[in-house]
Amino acid sequence: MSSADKNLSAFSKKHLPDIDTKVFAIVVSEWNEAVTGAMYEGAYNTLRENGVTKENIIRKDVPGSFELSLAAQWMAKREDIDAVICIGCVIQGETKHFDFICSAVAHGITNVSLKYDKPVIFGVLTPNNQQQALDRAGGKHGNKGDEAAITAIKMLGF
Ligand SMILES: Nc1c(NC[C@H](O)[C@H](O)[C@H](O)CO)[nH]c(=O)[nH]c1=O
Ligand SMILES: CC(=O)[C@@H](O)COP(=O)(O)O
Repeated sequence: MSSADKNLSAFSKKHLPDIDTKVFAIVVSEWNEAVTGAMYEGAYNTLRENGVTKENIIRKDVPGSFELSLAAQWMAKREDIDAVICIGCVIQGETKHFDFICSAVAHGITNVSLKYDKPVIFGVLTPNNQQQALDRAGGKHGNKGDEAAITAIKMLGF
């Protein structure tokens, strides 16, 4: 099912775990800041609405999505952090650079999650154009930032 078929920010709050004491890192790419900033707001607000305190949400910024993996590792290795949410937006350009970044960050984030045995969430948009990105960062297809935060919460209740 594609995002076009469903607002993926519509989720059930049933059976969410108690996360009042959990600490979340949110790592945000500066590329396409209009998009990643909206996604961050979605993730932050979703965590707060579900009981996470301001003090337990740690934001770190990186230059681009390619740097998300290393930053996620720096945060995941911290014993005081329970989950990491990675926020990025890689927009297709004229060359294959898009493919290399998307592949590297997807594999990198997965490896960090498995290495440190904790949720590291892939909140990275990989659209063909700016409009598709905006549609998924608070537009008609919801906010992937919300979705990433709920995913982190659900994984902590696994
Ligand atoms: N074109 C996009 C980039 N490019 C930058 C890379 O992520 C990386 O910072 C650079 O290759 C140096 O290592 N990053 C995005 O997040 N989104 C893009 O559309
Ligand atoms: C995904 C990218 O790095 C992209 O912005 C680069 O654009 P281009 O492939 O046209 O150089």
